[in-house]
Amino acid sequence: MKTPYQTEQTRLDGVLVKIQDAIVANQKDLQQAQSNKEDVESGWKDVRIKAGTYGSLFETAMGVRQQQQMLQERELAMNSASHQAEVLGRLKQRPYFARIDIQEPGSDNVEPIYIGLASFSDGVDNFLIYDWRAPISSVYYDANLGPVTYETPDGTQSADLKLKRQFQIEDGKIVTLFDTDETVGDQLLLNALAGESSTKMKSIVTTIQKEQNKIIRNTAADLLFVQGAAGSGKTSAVLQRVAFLLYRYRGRIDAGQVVMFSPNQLFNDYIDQVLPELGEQNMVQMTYYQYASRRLPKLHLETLQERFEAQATGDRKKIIDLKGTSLYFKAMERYAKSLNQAEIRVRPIKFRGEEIISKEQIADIYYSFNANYNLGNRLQATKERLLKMLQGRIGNEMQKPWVEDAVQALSKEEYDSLLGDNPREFKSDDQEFKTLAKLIVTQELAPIVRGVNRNRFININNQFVHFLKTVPNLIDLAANGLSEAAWEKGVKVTIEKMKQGDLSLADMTPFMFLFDQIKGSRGERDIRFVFIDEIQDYTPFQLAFLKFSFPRARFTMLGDLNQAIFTKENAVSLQSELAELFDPTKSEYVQLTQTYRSTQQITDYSKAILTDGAEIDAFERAGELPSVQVVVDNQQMAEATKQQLTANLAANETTAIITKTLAEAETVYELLRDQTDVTVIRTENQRLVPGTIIVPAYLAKGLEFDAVIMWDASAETYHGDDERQLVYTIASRAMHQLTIFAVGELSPLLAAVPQDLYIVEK
Ligand SMILES: Nc1ncnc2c1ncn2[C@@H]1O[C@H](COP(=O)(O)OP(=O)(O)OP(=O)(O)O)[C@@H](O)[C@H]1O
Repeated sequence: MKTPYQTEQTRLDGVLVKIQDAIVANQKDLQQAQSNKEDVESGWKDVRIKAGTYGSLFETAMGVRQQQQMLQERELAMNSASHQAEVLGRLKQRPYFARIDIQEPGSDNVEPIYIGLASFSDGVDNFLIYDWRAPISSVYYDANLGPVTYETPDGTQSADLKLKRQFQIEDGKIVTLFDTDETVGDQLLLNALAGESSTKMKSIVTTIQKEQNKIIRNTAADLLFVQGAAGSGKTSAVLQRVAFLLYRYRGRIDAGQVVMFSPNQLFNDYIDQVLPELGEQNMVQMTYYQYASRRLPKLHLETLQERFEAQATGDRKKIIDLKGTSLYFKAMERYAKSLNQAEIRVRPIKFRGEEIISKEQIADIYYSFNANYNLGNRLQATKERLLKMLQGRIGNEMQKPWVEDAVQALSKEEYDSLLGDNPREFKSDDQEFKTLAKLIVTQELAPIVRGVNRNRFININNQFVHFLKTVPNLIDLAANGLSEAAWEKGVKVTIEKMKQGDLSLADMTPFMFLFDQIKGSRGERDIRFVFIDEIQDYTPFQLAFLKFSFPRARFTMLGDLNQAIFTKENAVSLQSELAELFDPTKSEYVQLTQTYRSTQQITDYSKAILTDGAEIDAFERAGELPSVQVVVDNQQMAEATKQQLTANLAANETTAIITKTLAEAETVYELLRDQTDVTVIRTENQRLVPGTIIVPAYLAKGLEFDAVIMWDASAETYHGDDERQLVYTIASRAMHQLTIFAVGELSPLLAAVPQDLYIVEK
């Protein structure tokens, strides 16, 4: 009798042979497609340009069209063959990682289903491997042995799950194999988690947990909100979800229609291998700052560092808070609507230093249209009228002396290039002059025409300031703890900043929204899925704006309200704000409480930093207790850091030294650079590098490291209750080892942690 191991190895050998056959066949297809493509390309030579009559032009166009179509088809064939080659290459390395045995109701047959990164069949419907995203594969992640159900596009199916088996396969050999009744065996998960951190995140496809699977496969919700503790696999699950959606809606959506907003560029870099590893293309990834900068290229927007290091207090903070509310969003909507009646701010149109269409004229045109026009139509109609006026101006302008001078001054080259393709034969000098004069005027007017087309006659800066000044009429300031005087002072600050071309984060989104309203923008309608990571750092205003900007997208939001570094208490009300934006019957809220990143000891310690961290369960993986050491000064802290680095290095662990600010990170660098190999991460646009790094806390979001050294967790650095979440985020970056140093006195936020959860180093 063969052992299960032998039977499985025999089957694996058979599958590998078939994969190899498919690779050979695919190579032939690829060569064929390549040579077909070359044939078509050389076919271009046969398309002669027959100009002259309309008929022959048409014929030529048809020829070109046909060639293009053929090229496109061949290109497609080649792309799909080369895509297939990639898939097969991946399958050859690791054909599958699990097997489930299923018995359909009413059938005597028990069918084994092997699950891998992609489907593979050796004939119609004879699947040797099922894609992990196929409906049936869900059973592997979801269910224990016995009766099970799974969702298919045609409805819910039921079956009996007879066996669950997991494999580790390396170089065509089964290294381990075990049967389990658990959803995904703890052993496999433990193995996965014991690994070392690296500069790139890995996929979790073989060990997806049941509650994560729910997030990954959800197709019903317009809003899927995932609240989860640090390290609970939100990011991992959501990347698997993108891969799932691209599979589920293949042919209907592509990776370019999926957008992910992430906390910083560093993080983008960290996760950019996961989808390719799963055989999918990356979605569009950007930070909110990048999104805004792309839309407001002329303004200097407040950066992450500026925002973090300039913590506002008093009235300034209240103003910033107000600007983030949905109240403010609605006030802006009302204001924009009122612009249909009056108060649009425009710029005069100038030509050669002279005002040719005044502000009043433009405003008159703007308000000359029917009262029931909306802002978008109004702008469009104004634009058309202005363009006509400019067109009408040409004849008039041609008679001006400057035009005559310009014609006289034309050199031979200028004359030639001005005439371009125009005929050079003129009936008279007068006709020649008129032709040239018209061309010159049109050329001079071109930038103005372009400006009108781009809405440059709307003075958006002025309009925005006018809005700010109108706010006291739109919002009850006193109810928001602000006096009119305080608000006015704030407006002055914004105006001063705008004069320098600067815009703060609090004003950035309202500014974009106002412009969109005036333009009648309908948002980016081809985007189908929007993911927002670290949702706790977004204001309700931003969320409402994103919903407006991507009106046809379904949203997945991920966040941990315990890590609200930027917005803090705002996070609490987020949920109720969302209920206003999304139909509650189409919203789903999922809570992940199990954490995977850190050892039990680190999780218990981090959890104790939070006053209400009850909803966090550590995964049972043992490690050392975090250590805390109070030192006398920076010098001693540097010494202790060096020692710890040596120990970590000996244990093969990479370390991140996390500071509060960038300035501190630079200090640490100066103290350590001579004796150890360290890299400071200064901006989010840098790359993560292997080896020890020094990083300010606001850039460490979403990342993880084998070992973390928290630099100077003293009472002086982290004193306020509002820094609790920041301290929690830092501590929860560590996978295996957490070391905390503080100069003078330990931060009260950490001093409150029960003594048995850490060791004190002397
Ligand atoms: N099902 C799983 N199988 C294996 N590893 C997992 C699983 N879920 C999560 N992990 C691991 O746990 C760690 C944390 O995951 P991830 O970064 O996705 O969490 P997160 O919730 O986004 O964390 P944070 O909010 O702190 O950024 C990662 O190393 C990830 O690979």
